[in-house]
Amino acid sequence: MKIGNTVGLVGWRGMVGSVLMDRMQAEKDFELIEPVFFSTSNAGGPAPALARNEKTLKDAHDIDALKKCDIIITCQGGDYTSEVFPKLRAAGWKGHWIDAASTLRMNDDAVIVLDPVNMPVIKNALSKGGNNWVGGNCTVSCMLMGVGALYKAGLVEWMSTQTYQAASGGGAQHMRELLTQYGTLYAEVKPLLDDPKSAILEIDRKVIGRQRGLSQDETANFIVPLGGSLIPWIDKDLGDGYSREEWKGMAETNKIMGLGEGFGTAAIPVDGFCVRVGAMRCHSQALTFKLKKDVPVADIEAMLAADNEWVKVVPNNKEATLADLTPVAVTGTMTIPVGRIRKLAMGPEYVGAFTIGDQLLWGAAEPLRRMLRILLDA
Ligand SMILES: NC(=O)C1=CN([C@@H]2O[C@H](COP(=O)(O)OP(=O)(O)OC[C@H]3O[C@@H](n4cnc5c(N)ncnc54)[C@H](OP(=O)(O)O)[C@@H]3O)[C@@H](O)[C@H]2O)C=CC1
Ligand SMILES: N[C@@H](CC(=O)OP(=O)(O)O)C(=O)O
Repeated sequence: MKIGNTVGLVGWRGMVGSVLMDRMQAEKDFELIEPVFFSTSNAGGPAPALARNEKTLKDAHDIDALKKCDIIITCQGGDYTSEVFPKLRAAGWKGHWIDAASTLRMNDDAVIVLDPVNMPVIKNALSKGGNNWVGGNCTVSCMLMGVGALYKAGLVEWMSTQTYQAASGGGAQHMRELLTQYGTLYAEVKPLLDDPKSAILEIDRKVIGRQRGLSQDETANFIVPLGGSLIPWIDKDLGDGYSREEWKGMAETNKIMGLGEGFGTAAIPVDGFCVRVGAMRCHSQALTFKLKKDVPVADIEAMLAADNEWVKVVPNNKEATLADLTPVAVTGTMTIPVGRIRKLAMGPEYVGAFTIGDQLLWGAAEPLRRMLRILLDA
């Protein structure tokens, strides 16, 4: 039976939601749906200009109003999902729930959606009546958009990933805090920078003094300074030496690929460290693969390049790397560059690569709107 096109939109004015709205407009998704805009803070207020027939914001906690939707897309966050989703299902709602938050991701009845990588997993769940669709962790989604081909080909024995994650992963306030910290540090040494004869170690001493002296207000979001520094811990402390972000690497990669216990197969080990750096909205990753056999670099490059229309293999030289393999080059684009591809000194099965993705696009909004299209086309 065709799925209806009344689509509830929750969290549309947040950072992820705004990127989603932009992409939905760019891809003309609104021409295919009857949107109903919800709010947790302004029910009864005017819906955005994108609204068609329903011009008033509905209360995002009103289960009866939500129940009228065939599909709900939420970028409102995990607390909202935890509160509303169980009530909605308990009230008998059978519609499709598409969610950016991690809350439901590892539930048996939820699929982590990244269709260029796992369309068979999505189609299989859809054919069995699946109706819970959750976007993956941004780092994992961007990584698999780049190198998913190696997993699809069954070539990966294990993978180690070292991440360089942008401030945006924490949310809008984190991005603001990073920039404010940079500004504060600059202001601290501007007179010295303006004087070409000033001593660099004096500048350095003043910067570290200011960083260490940042107030609680100035580090409210990251807890410690990020501007001019880095933080090798993202998300919760699981108490076993892992950060939750690191745990997601293996758990989500395998679930997306349809591998591991839940699918009756052995999971592929994925492990490494997740690090917050002072980038704005692109997550970068240095990857080490142990492949199951020796595959020539040219074959690996060809396999990656042919996998999907967004991946772009960057030649492993300095000029191409500086031009195409930086967060600044990638921000705001759908391109997923994969570069620095070469064999490693450990042996012919060991391959290194470096990949980058805009964590608000492929890392958050894009898999959700593509899932909406899959449902509308079903
Ligand atoms: N940040 C990220 O990189 C990623 C986030 N996610 C998920 O998406 C969720 C939402 O993240 P994110 O978009 O960063 O959250 P935001 O804080 O930007 O937005 C969440 C909600 O906050 C409310 N809000 C309050 N004040 C404002 C304001 N000044 N401007 C805009 N919205 C405001 C809005 O709800 P209302 O309109 O109802 O008032 C909005 O929908 C996360 O909790 C997470 O679960 C997933 C992947 C990546
Ligand atoms: N944890 C990610 C952002 C995020 O929202 O991840 P998740 O969707 O897995 O909670 C980061 O900080 O970069």
